[in-house]
Formats: sequence, structure tokens, C-alpha cells
Amino acid sequence: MSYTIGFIGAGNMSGAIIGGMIAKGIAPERIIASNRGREKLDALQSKFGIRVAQDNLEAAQADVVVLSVKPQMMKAVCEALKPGLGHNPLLVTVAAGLEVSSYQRWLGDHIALVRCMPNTPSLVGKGASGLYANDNVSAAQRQQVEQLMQSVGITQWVEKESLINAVIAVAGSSPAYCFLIMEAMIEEGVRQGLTHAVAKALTIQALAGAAELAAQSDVEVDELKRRVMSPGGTTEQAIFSLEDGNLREIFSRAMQRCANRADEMAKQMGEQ
Ligand SMILES: NC(=O)C1=CN([C@@H]2O[C@H](COP(=O)(O)OP(=O)(O)OC[C@H]3O[C@@H](n4cnc5c(N)ncnc54)[C@H](OP(=O)(O)O)[C@@H]3O)[C@@H](O)[C@H]2O)C=CC1
Ligand SMILES: O=C(O)[C@@H]1CCC=N1
Repeated sequence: MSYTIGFIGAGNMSGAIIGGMIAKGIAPERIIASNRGREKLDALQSKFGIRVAQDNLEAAQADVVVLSVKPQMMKAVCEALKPGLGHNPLLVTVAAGLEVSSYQRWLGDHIALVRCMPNTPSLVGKGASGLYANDNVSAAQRQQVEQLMQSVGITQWVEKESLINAVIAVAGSSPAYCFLIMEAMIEEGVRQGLTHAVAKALTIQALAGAAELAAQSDVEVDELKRRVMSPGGTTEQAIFSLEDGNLREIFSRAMQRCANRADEMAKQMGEQ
């Protein structure tokens, strides 16, 4: 692959994808990022050797243009980019909430646009991205974006745009849920007498190990859970406590709020 990739907005999500791509061996000269402020560009340039520009129109000259500013900024950014998109690049937006129809209103009905919902573990090659393409995206462009995002993790296509909100709940936002679980486990480990360093090392490895086991296993996760729960043993006391506390309902509510917020954002910002 030798096409160029431009990132508009060089914040957390762009940094994670760029870092993952460089770690996978994508040549830094193929990547250009633009950002409002200079500081993040300097950091990305010195860390990864990519090209940077403060003018979004420069990054927009790439073959694939990743729109990675906050949803609230997207309309203004797109309208300013419009004159520089005459080469009709493949556009990939990672913004939560905003729908294809909004981008088409700002940039024209002809745009080839993929909505990609990635997550920050992309930085370490363990990203999970959902992808949705509008009708103008060709089969070759689908492959191109798939290949690009697979360089930093796994991808799953969804064929209905509304399902991107479910992808946000399951993958885009969920690293934060996992970090919260880690925080809680580390805190209790320390309460029970472990040092912070020991509790942290064990927590991270237990969760990473469980995820790897689930990924490599040919049985469902509920069976893997059952294999840890010796009858009359320790684990079932913990699981009973979590179930008594309605953990499933807590997750269900949290993920519904997450997806609903994406809906709400689409409505608010789609009216712009
Ligand atoms: N963080 C995450 O885990 C995920 C985020 N996303 C999506 O990614 C997008 C970016 O989020 P995230 O990286 O977290 O946010 P950040 O705030 O970290 O990054 C946004 C970047 O956009 C820059 N920016 C703002 N306005 C402009 C402009 N007019 N021109 C150029 N650059 C501009 C900001 O520059 P400055 O440094 O000057 O403020 C900032 O660096 C969002 O739409 C979000 O929904 C999707 C999945 C996961
Ligand atoms: O919180 C957010 O809105 C973004 C989208 C998914 C993860 N972070």
C-alpha cells in the first residue's frame, strides 16, 4: 500500500491510530497530520517522524483523509476543507454521533465517506473499529480503509448506519469502562494489603489474560466464567455479589446512555 493518509486533528484518537500504524511499519512519510495548535504536531513529529502542517488544507491533500476533530468542531472544519477536496479523497470520520447526511450537507452528496468508530487501544495494535460506508464508497475503497484500520487492530463492518452507535457503546467508549474496572480492582487490592504496584500488575495481567483466553478459546465466555467458579469456592462469592448488585443492568444502562448520547449529538449537530 502506498497511498497517503492525512489526519485532520491530532488529538488522542489520531495519536493512537498514527502510533499504531507506525508500530506496524507504515512509512511515516505517508502520514501527514494537521492540528489547530502546534504542540501536538511537534510531539507527533518528533515521536513518529510523520509530516505535519498547521493548515488543514495541506493534510487534506492526502488520498485518504481522516476527520478526527471533536464533533462540535466538525461542521466548521468540513466547510473550510471543502475547497481543498477537489481530488475527491476517501473521507474517513471517527467522530461520534455525526451522521453521513450531515457531512453530505456540508461537503456535497458526491463524497465517499466511511464512518469509523475506533478506540484508543489502536495505539498498541489492539484496536477494535466498526466501519460503515456510504453508497459512494467503492469496493476498493472499502478494502483500503479496512486494511488501514486492520493495521491497528480488528475491524467489523456494519451495514446499517444506526449500528455505529452500538459500536460506540461496545468498543469506542468501552476502554474507559475497562479502566474503571481496573481502578476499582486495584483500589480493593490495596485495601486488602497489596502494594499499589503489585495490585496494578496483577489486575492488568488478569484482565489481559482473560481477554486473550476468550479470544483464543472456542467456548463462550459464560463457560470460561463457569470454569473459574469452583462450587462452594471463592469465585462464586464474588460473582454472586456482582450479580446481586445488578452488574448486568448497570452495564445495560450505561451502554444505553452511551448510545443515546450519540443519537442526541447527531440530532443537535445534524441541525447545524
Ligand atoms: N478518544 C477516544 O477514545 C475516541 C474518540 N473518537 C472521536 O475522535 C474524535 C477526536 O477525539 P479525541 O482525539 O479524543 O479529541 P482531542 O480533543 O484529543 O483531539 C481533537 C483535536 O482536534 C484539534 N482541533 C480542534 N479544532 C481544530 C481545527 N479547526 N483544525 C484542526 N484541528 C483542530 C484539537 O487541537 P488543539 O490541540 O488545538 O485543541 C485536538 O488536538 C472525536 O470526534 C471523537 O468522537 C472516536 C473513538 C474513540
Ligand atoms: O467520549 C466520546 O465521545 C468519544 C467517542 C468514543 C470514545 N470517546
